[in-house]
Amino acid sequence: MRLDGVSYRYGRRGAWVLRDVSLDLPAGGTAVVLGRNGVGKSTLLQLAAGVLRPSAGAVRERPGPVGWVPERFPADQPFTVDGYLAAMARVQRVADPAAVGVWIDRLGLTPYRATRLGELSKGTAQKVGLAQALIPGPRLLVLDEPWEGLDAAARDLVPAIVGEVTAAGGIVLVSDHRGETGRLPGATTWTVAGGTVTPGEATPGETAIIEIAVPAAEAEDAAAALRAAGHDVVAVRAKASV
Ligand SMILES: Nc1ncnc2c1ncn2[C@@H]1O[C@H](COP(=O)(O)OP(=O)(O)OP(=O)(O)O)[C@@H](O)[C@H]1O
Repeated sequence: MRLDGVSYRYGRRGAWVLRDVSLDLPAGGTAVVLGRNGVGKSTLLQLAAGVLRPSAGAVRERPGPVGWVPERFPADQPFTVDGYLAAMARVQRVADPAAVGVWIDRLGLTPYRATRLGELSKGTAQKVGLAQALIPGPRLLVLDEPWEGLDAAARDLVPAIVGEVTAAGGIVLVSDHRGETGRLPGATTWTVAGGTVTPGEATPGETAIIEIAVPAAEAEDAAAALRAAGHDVVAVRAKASV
C-alpha cells in the first residue's frame, strides 16, 4: 500500500493537517503511528483506511477488506452486541457466518451478547469495535489507540491479532500516543509532526530463537498457534538438522 503525495485539511479553508505525505507499507507490514496529541495521527489513519479522502494526492493499492477501529467506538446505537455485529457482518458481506461467533468468543463478549451498546463499559464497547473490524478478515487493519480503555487480557490479545493479520499478508496500522511500540516487535514507526510523517526503523527489540520439535503431522497447527500468540515463526523444517 502506498500514500502518494497525500495532503489533508478539514474543510476548504481549514489549516493543512498533513502535507504531501508519501509512504510505503509492504504486505505483511505493521506501522505504529507516533506523535503528540492533535498532530494528525487519527487523520492519517482515516486517510489510510479510506474513511477520509485526501484533499490532494492518493492512497494506492489499498488491500481489502479494511477493518477500521476508531479511537472511540460510537456506542450510541440502538442495537444489542449480537444484533450490531450480525448487522455489520451483513453490511460487509462477510462470507463466513461463523466469524461473528468466533470473535465474540475470543474477545470475551459472550456475556454481553444481549446487552445494548449504550449500556456497555468503555472497554467492552472497544472490544465490540475490534470485533466488527476483525469479522470480515481484514487485509488492512487500522487501529486508533487500541490500548486505550481495554482490560489487560484484551490488551495482550492485540499483538496476537496484529500478528495473525500480518502473517496472512495483511497490513496493520496502529496509532499510539504513548509510544508503546515495544508491544509490536518488527513494526516500523511513522512519526507525525508539523504536517509531515517521518518513517523510522523497524523495531526488532530483543529477540531469541527457540527450537521446538513436534510430530510432523502437527507442524502446521503448532506454527499457526505460535503465530496466533503473536510469535514470529522463522522456519518450519521437516527434520531436525544440526
Ligand atoms: N472533524 C474535524 N474537523 C476539524 N478539525 C479536525 C477534525 N478532526 C480533527 N481535526 C483537527 O485536526 C488536527 C489533527 O487531529 P487528529 O485527531 O488527527 O490528531 P491526533 O494526533 O490523532 O490526536 P489525538 O492523539 O488527540 O487523537 C487537530 O488540530 C484537530 O483539531
